[in-house]
Amino acid sequence: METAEYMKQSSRLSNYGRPQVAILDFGSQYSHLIARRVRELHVYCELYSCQVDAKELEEHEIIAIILSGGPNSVYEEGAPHVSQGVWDLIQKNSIPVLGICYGMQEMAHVLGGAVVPGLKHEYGKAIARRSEGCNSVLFEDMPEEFQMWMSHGDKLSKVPDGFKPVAATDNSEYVAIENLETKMWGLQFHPEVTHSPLGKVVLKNFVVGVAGAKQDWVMTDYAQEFIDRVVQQVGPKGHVIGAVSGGVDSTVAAVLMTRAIGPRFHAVLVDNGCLRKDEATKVLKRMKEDCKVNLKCVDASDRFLSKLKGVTDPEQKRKIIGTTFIDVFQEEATKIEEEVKHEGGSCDWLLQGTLYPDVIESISYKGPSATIKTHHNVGGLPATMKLKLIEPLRELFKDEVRELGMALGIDEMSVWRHPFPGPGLAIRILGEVTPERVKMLQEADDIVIGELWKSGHYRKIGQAFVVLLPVKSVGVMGDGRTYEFVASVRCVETTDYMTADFYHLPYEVMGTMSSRVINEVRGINRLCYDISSKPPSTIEWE
Ligand SMILES: Nc1ncnc2c1ncn2[C@@H]1O[C@H](COP(=O)(O)OP(=O)(O)OP(=O)(O)O)[C@@H](O)[C@H]1O
Ligand SMILES: O=c1[nH]c(=O)c2[nH+]cn([C@@H]3O[C@H](COP(=O)(O)O)[C@@H](O)[C@H]3O)c2[nH]1
Ligand SMILES: NC(=O)CC[C@H](N)C(=O)O
Ligand SMILES: [Mg+2]
Repeated sequence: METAEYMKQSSRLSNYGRPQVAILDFGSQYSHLIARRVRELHVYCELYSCQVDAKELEEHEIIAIILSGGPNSVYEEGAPHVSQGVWDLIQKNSIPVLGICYGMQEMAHVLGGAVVPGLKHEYGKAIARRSEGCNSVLFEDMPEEFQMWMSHGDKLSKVPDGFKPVAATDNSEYVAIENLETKMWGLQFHPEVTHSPLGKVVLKNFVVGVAGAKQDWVMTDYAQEFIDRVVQQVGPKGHVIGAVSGGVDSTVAAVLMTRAIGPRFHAVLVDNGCLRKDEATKVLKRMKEDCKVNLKCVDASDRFLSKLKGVTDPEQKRKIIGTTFIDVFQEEATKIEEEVKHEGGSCDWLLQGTLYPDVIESISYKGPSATIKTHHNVGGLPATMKLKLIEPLRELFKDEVRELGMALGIDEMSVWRHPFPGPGLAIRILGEVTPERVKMLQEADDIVIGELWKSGHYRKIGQAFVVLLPVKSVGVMGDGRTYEFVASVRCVETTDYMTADFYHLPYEVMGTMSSRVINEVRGINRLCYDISSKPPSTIEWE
């Protein structure tokens, strides 16, 4: 599905009547972090494409705008720019603006300053010095010198009229600029990253100090706003089908939906033949007993596995799985419709537990960022899909969803489960997916996860799994030669799944895993441990 179509289809949680900070995304890797930092201040904010229409912004009470960084250079042909309509809106409503890196360069470019390629690129830590006698509101409660994190190659060579520099580094004269009259500020550094220790203070000074935001937004507001809105959106006779895997995201989404429309919500777990060992049975039980969600399991394993036959390309696997998932949901929705037709009911909506990282990595969402892999529930959706999407968590990160899950009183087992991707073991079996390989991987995965629980490491790890490689190696068992598959264990530490490092699992635990997998799983005779971080690798292998 094309980005524009997905955006039209997917209904996100949008605040109604609540003042908000709008972040216009130029495709920086850190745009989401700006959003998080603002939410951590208990201020509501939303991300928009940098090319958002003024009309869309006008539907909300925008109290401040932040322009993110981005990979382009403002002076290049084809570089993204804020529309004239938005600049007019800013002027008309006197909205305070903060430009960060590319965002500041964009302000300078448009408002009569100049941006040029710098002779020296600055990546990493830098010491910013406030200009002499500077008492900029942005730097209130800040020392004269402070460490900030930089990532840029271009720089301002001239500030626009009406602006004055308020901080510099040894390399850049214009590291922070200010125009009090038009309420505009620009920063060459990134206050949103943790390597800018006082960045939070700068953002607070802008959002609370300058824009006057009230710090009264909390995560549970998300829940109530969603419930109120969805009741209206779906109407009194509408039914919703839910894609529910039992993972934390879809569990939280399903609990919200159940609270909103009760029995008109129909949760469906699809067994795609690539689930973990006994997964479907365990999830059905947990959802019914602990979460009070009415869940049905549809066994479509033969259908998925036959479509995956002979397919080895990771992106193709993801797309096949995405499309087949939707076919199944579409068929189930038709069945529901048949049942509720007599009372004037219909089933036009599909609930998914999509998160922000699924979206950002799949398609160029709010800004011009690169596609890393097609998440089955976003870029893998077919263009012919008739169901409209409801995705309450689309603006959130995993740790925020967990916070929301805890606030909703969902049990700890569901909230702290490691994520399991929708395409499941299909993207952990490199090369062709066959029923025999699925079985082999299910057994190995069960042993490894079991050992992590036993040794007390499960909760300290962000995600753990086994990957089956399409490579065979020679071994010796008993007195005979074996020639069997190689598998690799992957355990990562991460909070938001956007970056990750390999987990330092003690050798003894690795040793137990290795001897159990090799002895107990027929077909695997070698086990490795993956020591890559993300970036430059990703968490899943495909
Ligand atoms: N087997 C499945 N049956 C039904 N829906 C699924 C299945 N697998 C994934 N989905 C849908 O795809 C969405 C994205 O999957 P994803 O794995 O990212 O989230 P999750 O399963 O809810 O949580 P987690 O990331 O913790 O596993 C889910 O929220 C759910 O809506
Ligand atoms: O539901 C999902 N559908 C997908 O297509 C998909 N691909 C990756 N993931 C999960 O996303 C997180 C980041 O994974 P990567 O570092 O491999 O991109 C990790 O938690 C992955 O398990 C997916 N989840
Ligand atoms: N991080 C950024 O926003 C970089 C902006 C621009 N591409 C530069 O190199 O200066
Ligand atoms: Mg999952």
